[in-house]
Amino acid sequence: MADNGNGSGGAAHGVEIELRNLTKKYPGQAKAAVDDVTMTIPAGEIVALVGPSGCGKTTTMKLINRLIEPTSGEILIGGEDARRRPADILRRHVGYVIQQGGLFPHMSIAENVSLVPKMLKWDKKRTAERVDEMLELVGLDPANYRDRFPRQLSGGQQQRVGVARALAADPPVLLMDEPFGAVDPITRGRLQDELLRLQEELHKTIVFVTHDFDEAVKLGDRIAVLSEGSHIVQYAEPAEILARPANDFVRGFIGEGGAMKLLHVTRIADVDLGAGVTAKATDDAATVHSRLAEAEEPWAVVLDKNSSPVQWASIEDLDGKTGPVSEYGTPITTTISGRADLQAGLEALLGSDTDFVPVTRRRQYIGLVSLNTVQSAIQQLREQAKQAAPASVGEGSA
Ligand SMILES: Nc1ncnc2c1ncn2[C@@H]1O[C@H](COP(=O)(O)OP(=O)(O)OP(=O)(O)O)[C@@H](O)[C@H]1O
Repeated sequence: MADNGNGSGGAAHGVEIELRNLTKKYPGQAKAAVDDVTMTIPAGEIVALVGPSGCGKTTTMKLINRLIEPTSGEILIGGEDARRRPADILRRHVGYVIQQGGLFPHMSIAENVSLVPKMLKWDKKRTAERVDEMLELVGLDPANYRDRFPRQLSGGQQQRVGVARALAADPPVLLMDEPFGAVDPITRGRLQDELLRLQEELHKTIVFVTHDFDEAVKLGDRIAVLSEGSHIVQYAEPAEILARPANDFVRGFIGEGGAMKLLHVTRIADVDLGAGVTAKATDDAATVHSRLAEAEEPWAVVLDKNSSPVQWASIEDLDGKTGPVSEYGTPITTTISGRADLQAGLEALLGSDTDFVPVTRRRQYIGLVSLNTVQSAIQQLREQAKQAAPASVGEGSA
């Protein structure tokens, strides 16, 4: 397992987590809270666990963290048996964030963030530097916040401190149990964006429990939909679950507007875009006209010398004309980045007075998006999901 001392250089990247036939039966309970669960959480990914209240999500997290011991089964973290590691070493490798940050109210922010470093007996200077570094990482000015107490912070700020605390010892694994459940929707959206930004930098393995399917879609590289006993009903990438829910139980979680959510998880650059007819600004109008006629296309996209789309030139406008095509073009007012999702593409189309919107990558033209593009992309996603379906269901524990 990666064992990076303080993480002040490169942060420790995530490691794989493997649950093998994991079972937890609480004393006096007839049913197991976690019942023979087998799943692999790939290194460096965010896996969202969603499922109804009481289905065993928190118990699963506490098992990974060894806050509770399994009745049977194994947990491997970075290929090593978690049970064979002393609890304090494990704690250093697994950060834990709970609702409202789970901060100790009588401790200052700095004391809260330094809990694990202190447990690991870091010296004062290193600990203080790490606290400031972590507060900065989560967007809180250390000078302003380190000596405050949790009650003097907003819910969202407390949540950030919770993340800072979990990351203090640079663990490869982060467990987040409904961390954003108690904040308002706007703050929640912001915290989600920040987590994604952090993850781009840190590449931790993150297990994220949520009740909110939309949150799971936004954050999860994969989603595990769980039923009672933490049984895995479906475990797949968000697009696959949305395109092809395994059964009505999963459909119930997706809720209304599954197709719209599907648009949300698909990047425009990843679908088949129309190529369109393109022309250089200096191309001759008559030549472009004949290319349009041959391709049976009504419009050409005129590109500048950097290959950025700048004008539309219609077949009618070019009829009988000569000279540079740019003299007959009308400015392109709407373009969209290939990094945007299909929903943004659809919105751009609806707001545009053309039936096509040029798509760019680093400002350069890569194709056209149209209503047809969106429709066939959805069809294609459905087809792909159909082919991949058998692999998406829980590994032997569904
Ligand atoms: N300490 C305990 N002793 C006995 N039973 C428990 C204990 N903790 C949890 N349970 C039971 O185990 C089951 C799973 O609980 P768990 O908290 O893991 O569910 P959850 O999916 O996290 O629920 P929620 O979404 O409501 O937080 C529930 O039936 C719960 O009542």
